[in-house]
Amino acid sequence: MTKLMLRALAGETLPTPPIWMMRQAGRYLPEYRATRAQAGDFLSLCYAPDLAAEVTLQPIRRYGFDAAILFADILLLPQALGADLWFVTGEGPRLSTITTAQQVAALKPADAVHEHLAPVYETVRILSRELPRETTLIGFAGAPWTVATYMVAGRGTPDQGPAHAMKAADRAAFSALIERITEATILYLSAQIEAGAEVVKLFDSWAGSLKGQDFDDFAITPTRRIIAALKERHPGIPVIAFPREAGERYIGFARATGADCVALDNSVSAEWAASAVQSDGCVQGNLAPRHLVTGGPELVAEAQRITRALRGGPHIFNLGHGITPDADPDNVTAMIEAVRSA
Ligand SMILES: Cc1c2[nH]c(c1CCC(=O)O)Cc1[nH]c(c(CCC(=O)O)c1C)Cc1[nH]c(c(CCC(=O)O)c1C)Cc1[nH]c(c(C)c1CCC(=O)O)C2
Repeated sequence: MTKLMLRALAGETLPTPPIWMMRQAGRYLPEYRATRAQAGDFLSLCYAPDLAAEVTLQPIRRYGFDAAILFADILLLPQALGADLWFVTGEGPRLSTITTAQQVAALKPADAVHEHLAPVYETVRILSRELPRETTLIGFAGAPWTVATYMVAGRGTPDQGPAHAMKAADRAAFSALIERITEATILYLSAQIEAGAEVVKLFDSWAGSLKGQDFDDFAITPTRRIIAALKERHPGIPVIAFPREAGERYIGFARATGADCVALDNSVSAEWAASAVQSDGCVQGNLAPRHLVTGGPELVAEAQRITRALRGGPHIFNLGHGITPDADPDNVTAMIEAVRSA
């Protein structure tokens, strides 16, 4: 029997949607915090295949989600391209910055990333052996625009100002950076698929700050190129695209990029998406993560409203963004029960 997650991605309308959560392996789980302490720090955890596989499996054991997402980070790819990367506790990622054409040219070639990322492929191989047979394994990467925003600024930024500034100052150099990330992402995701990933997801967390032609050039075009290359190499591999906060630009995004599923953030309503986005195929989403902190009847009502709104077409139940460290693990159980009894 085909896995529930793969059936939804193939466009099937199901009585109960498959369920998983962005950042389901994370700090809200005591068992994650214990394994992370064992690894020493976050990056060491990402590069220790047995421990990364262990934290990927933890939410599957606890909740029986329909999908497991590889434990890694979108910023491992810039590191593989030669950027320095470290995490500052309580603040987030830091990278060496890239702002000039010369610095873009000095990055490693795309095909050099495999050596650095080999432990990630090993995590995928372990998972494809150890996951329950009904659980789908998702591989992932950042979409080029979002990865570029971190590489240019050297950190997360509220408005992606440094990337916009480089794009305005030297569009050719910025495009070359996007190009290098695009090529490397094709190779990275392709290797994840060869190691056993059954679906891949592209996280474009900052797509919402691209407007007009920039959205076409830097959100749609690189995503379309990556998807076309992956489908040529691995016919039938399903791809989920997450152009977070794309708003009206969610309309037609699947058709424009070739994505099999579009992940919705929680700034759009499920009712709107049912007619505007789901008419093109599978959608994923979109409970606001704060409900897993606050819980109670509002959590149940929201989870059921979303499930019912998207019941008329292919749907994967998920959050609109990652679960936060202050979430209560018991609220996740309540969410799953609410979706399955909607
Ligand atoms: C922008 C981005 C990053 N990483 C990611 C994105 C795109 C999605 C999004 O918008 O959140 C994607 C990501 N990061 C992580 C995963 C693993 C799989 C999963 O979803 O469970 C995935 C898919 C682990 C992680 N990545 C990170 C953690 C927390 C690290 C820790 O344990 O201290 C985890 C579990 C760290 C991280 N990694 C990143 C930031 C900005 C931070 C710091 C913020 C934070 O601490 O939450 C970059």
